[in-house]
Amino acid sequence: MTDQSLPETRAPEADAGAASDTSGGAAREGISRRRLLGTAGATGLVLGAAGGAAGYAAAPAPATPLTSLGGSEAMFHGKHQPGITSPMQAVGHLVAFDLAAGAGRREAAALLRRWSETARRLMAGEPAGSGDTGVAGDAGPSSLTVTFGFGYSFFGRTGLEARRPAALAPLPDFSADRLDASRSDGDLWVQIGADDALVAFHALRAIQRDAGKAARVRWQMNGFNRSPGATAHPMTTRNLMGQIDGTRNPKPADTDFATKVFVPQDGSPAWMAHGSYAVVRRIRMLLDDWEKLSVTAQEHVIGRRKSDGAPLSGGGETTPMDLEKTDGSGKPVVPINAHARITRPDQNGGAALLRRPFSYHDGMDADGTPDAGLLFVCWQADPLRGFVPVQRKLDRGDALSRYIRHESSGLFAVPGGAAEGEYVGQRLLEG
Ligand SMILES: C=CC1=C(C)c2cc3[nH]c(cc4nc(cc5[nH]c(cc1n2)c(C)c5CCC(=O)O)C(CCC(=O)O)=C4C)c(C)c3C=C
Ligand SMILES: [Fe+2]
Repeated sequence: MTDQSLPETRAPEADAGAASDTSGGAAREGISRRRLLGTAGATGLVLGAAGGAAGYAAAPAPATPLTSLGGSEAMFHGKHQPGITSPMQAVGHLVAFDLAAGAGRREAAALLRRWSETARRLMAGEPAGSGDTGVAGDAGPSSLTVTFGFGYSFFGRTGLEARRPAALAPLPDFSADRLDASRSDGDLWVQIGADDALVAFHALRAIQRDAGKAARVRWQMNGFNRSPGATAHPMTTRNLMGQIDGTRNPKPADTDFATKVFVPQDGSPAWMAHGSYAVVRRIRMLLDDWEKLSVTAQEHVIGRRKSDGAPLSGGGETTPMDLEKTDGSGKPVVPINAHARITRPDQNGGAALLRRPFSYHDGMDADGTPDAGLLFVCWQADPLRGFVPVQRKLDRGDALSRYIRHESSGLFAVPGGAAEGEYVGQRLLEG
């Protein structure tokens, strides 16, 4: 397999010289520029569309006119699957499937082959195939990514227990968990992200239709992020509590980024080389309680300023947090149980993870409380060196825990990217 970690950027002639992408990360993340489809295509509008909701996985890119959104294309083939280091998109669908009764390894292999071909086509802005619904007919690829993962139960269903990664062992129970089993886990997991809602829905529907009789939807969650170009300048996105969220994510340019996020080439099991593990948690925000707090109180819960995300010890968003700094009475200015203090790798034996969430809002409960929060998705080379130690710490005494509730959970092995002509998971299913 050739190293496809640096896919060629597709820059149409009309865009040459116009793409003022200062991120330097677009090609690295597998994002290319693509001529806009339809009437907007010829005017050189495709400028830095990879900016996405900057602040999580990608370096900021220049602010872009919304009209360029459709032209941005992420690469399906590559060393890693798309949707991990790709810039966060405006719309997301997370879906878990269970294999149907009687479906085993053969049916699963055929399904992954179908899904991979559909994902490849749609990410390139092509129709899904002969039965295309036409929903995204006039849109460009809009940074669509489709990412596939395997849950613990998949291996039992397909007789592949011997190949189940040790890292996929069920997550431990946490005392604050209030998990709904029907919205947790699953044999297969698909993450869809796009900067256009119709493009994302179109992909979701194609993936559901491809499942045919082989698998059925176990649960589905729909999320969103800020749309690229919505702010005057690229900035880290905000969550539904209003906080700037994503500042201290590992950056692809960090020397140890790959070690933290991806299974190494010679990692175990071999079929997971260049893959990653996704922890998915539906975390409800108790917004009625949160919004009653003063801004100062909210800032003490997190340990950072609400306006600009700067640490309470001073400076700007990216200024290192001074954990030792005290106020006049000798109290730490960043409270001991502040969320951004206790989640730091240096407070957790080096544990690190790449957060790439979507916000969600599923309406109101009967009692009038909003069902809204974070579809927390984090990526790591090993959950025991990422999510688990950090969540253990949070479970013991995070100031934020009074204002959130973990309602569902999943852990998925996401294999490396498919080479040209391969499908995702082929090395597991045919190796
Ligand atoms: C187990 C891991 C984590 C969960 C669950 C989690 C939930 C959660 N976080 C916020 C808001 C913020 N988190 C911030 C930082 C931060 N959070 C985690 C981990 C989990 N968060 C880490 C590893 C970090 C970075 C720590 C560091 O390296 O310094 C911040 C501060 C800004 C930032 O760095 O992103 C905010 C804000 C919410 C609302 C939430 C659940 C709903
Ligand atoms: Fe956090």
